[in-house]
Amino acid sequence: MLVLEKITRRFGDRLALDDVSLSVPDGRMVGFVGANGAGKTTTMRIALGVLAADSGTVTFRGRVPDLATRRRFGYMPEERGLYPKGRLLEQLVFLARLHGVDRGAAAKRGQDLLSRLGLGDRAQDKLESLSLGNQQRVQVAASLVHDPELLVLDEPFSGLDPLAVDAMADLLRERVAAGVGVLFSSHQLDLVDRLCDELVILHGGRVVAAGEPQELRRQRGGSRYRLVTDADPDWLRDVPGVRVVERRSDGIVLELLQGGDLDQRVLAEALRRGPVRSFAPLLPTLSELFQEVSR
Ligand SMILES: Nc1ncnc2c1ncn2[C@@H]1O[C@H](COP(=O)(O)OP(=O)(O)OP(=O)(O)O)[C@@H](O)[C@H]1O
Repeated sequence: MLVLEKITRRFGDRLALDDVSLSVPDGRMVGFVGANGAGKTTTMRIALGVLAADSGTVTFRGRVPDLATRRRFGYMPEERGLYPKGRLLEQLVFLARLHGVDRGAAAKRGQDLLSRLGLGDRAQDKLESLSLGNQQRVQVAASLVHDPELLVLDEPFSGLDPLAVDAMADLLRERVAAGVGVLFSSHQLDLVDRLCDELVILHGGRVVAAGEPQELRRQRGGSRYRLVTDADPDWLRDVPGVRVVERRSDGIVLELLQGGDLDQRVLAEALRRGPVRSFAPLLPTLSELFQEVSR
């Protein structure tokens, strides 16, 4: 497990990170979200030891990571790191060698990764001859080529088409199943929602929400319900304690302004008036949750 505890970092007068604590357990995929400038990249750089914190600690499996441990991390930096004029496989082999992998294993793994990402026949091409999305795939391959024990990926999915997203997600899920912890940042909230086991939301350099997405939603949901009925739902407007939020093509959204058994009473009345196809609490989407905690 990677653990960041009470990390603070200033750039001049600007407090970029304010008491940030988060953890990335082995075998878990942790999504890292926050508005532009929230501090995600700074946090990742500190986690990797590329940047120093002003205060706070970083540990991996209970210890402050030394150079040898950090060589077993995989990092995809925001500024990307590959050489535009270098050939794909050559660069991957070079990077793996830097991390202590022998040449034969590096070549095999590099070729495998390129194939998995749909670039198997481009291994001898120069990076700059690829489209931006394909260059992005190679950047991810570069972070994986030495079979790291921890992955820290700064926006690995940006600019990828849906097929590449799926290929990448499969690849990462495989690593997670093998026990690797993954921390990845993204602005694509639907994707984060689909992929992550845990979520950390950063706002203005502070962690404003952390946990399993479903659990976070449940905590903040509560009073909204969606009713799907064949009957005319106009009667709901006159029920005390019920506010009709909106009528959507997939049902009517209600807010129950009182607790107790109001939900049961609404359901009973709805059933009395006609067939009810569905009646269930409506949890906020990740995007709604994000907006709520980022205000
Ligand atoms: N080297 C630096 N010098 C000065 N300020 C910096 C430096 N690096 C980051 N900052 C500031 O720290 C804050 C956090 O930036 P950071 O890049 O970590 O945010 P981010 O969440 O990754 O944003 P984005 O989603 O736009 O990539 C910002 O206000 C940024 O301007």
